[in-house]
Amino acid sequence: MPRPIVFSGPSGAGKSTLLKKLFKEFPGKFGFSVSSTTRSPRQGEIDGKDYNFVTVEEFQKMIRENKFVEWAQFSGNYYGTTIASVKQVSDAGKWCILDIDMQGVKSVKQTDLNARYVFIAPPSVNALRERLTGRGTETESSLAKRLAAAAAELEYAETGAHDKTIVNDDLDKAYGELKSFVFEEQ
Ligand SMILES: Nc1ncnc2c1ncn2[C@@H]1O[C@H](COP(=O)(O)OP(=O)(O)OP(=O)(O)O)[C@@H](O)[C@H]1O
Repeated sequence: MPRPIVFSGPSGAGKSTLLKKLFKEFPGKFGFSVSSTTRSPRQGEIDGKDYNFVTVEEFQKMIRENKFVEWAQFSGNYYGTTIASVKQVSDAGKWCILDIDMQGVKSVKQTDLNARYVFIAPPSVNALRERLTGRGTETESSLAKRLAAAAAELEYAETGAHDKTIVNDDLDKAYGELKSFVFEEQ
């Protein structure tokens, strides 16, 4: 059974960029788990495919029963990734990718998911600031928040919590390193 691969690293380090390349080169090989949420389905959304739609009571019960790898509340709704949803991807023969923060990494480490951990690091904090500014998605306060979180992520990476650290300086070089890591052991 393919082992889940956990991506983490500061916001703006390039996780989405690298994952997009990987999914494009190997279509159908990798998968994301289906998240659970208490928000109502939007038109066209399918239960079990887009999200697992559950009630607040169910979600809270699942939290108590430690069913989640990670969960959070955004604008009044709960969202989370269950251990079962990660296993479902592996059961289907796909390599499950998780893109999560350090709290999520710590939490996955406490499960029996037997994941592999790759940390995507920026070449420097200044480069990170420039990328986040260049992406055009941040306000001054969200930028400050992300940079503060980045410091904690980098500190956590220094404890050796990950199997591999990839510095995303030159994108093609980083992508090459990522492919070596992803395919070396499965
Ligand atoms: N090697 C690179 N060199 C220069 N710019 C890059 C590189 N990799 C990614 N970028 C750019 O940096 C910005 C942040 O990248 P991306 O959105 O992939 O980060 P992320 O880690 O997925 O962030 P988040 O966690 O916020 O989703 C994007 O504008 C992207 O185009």
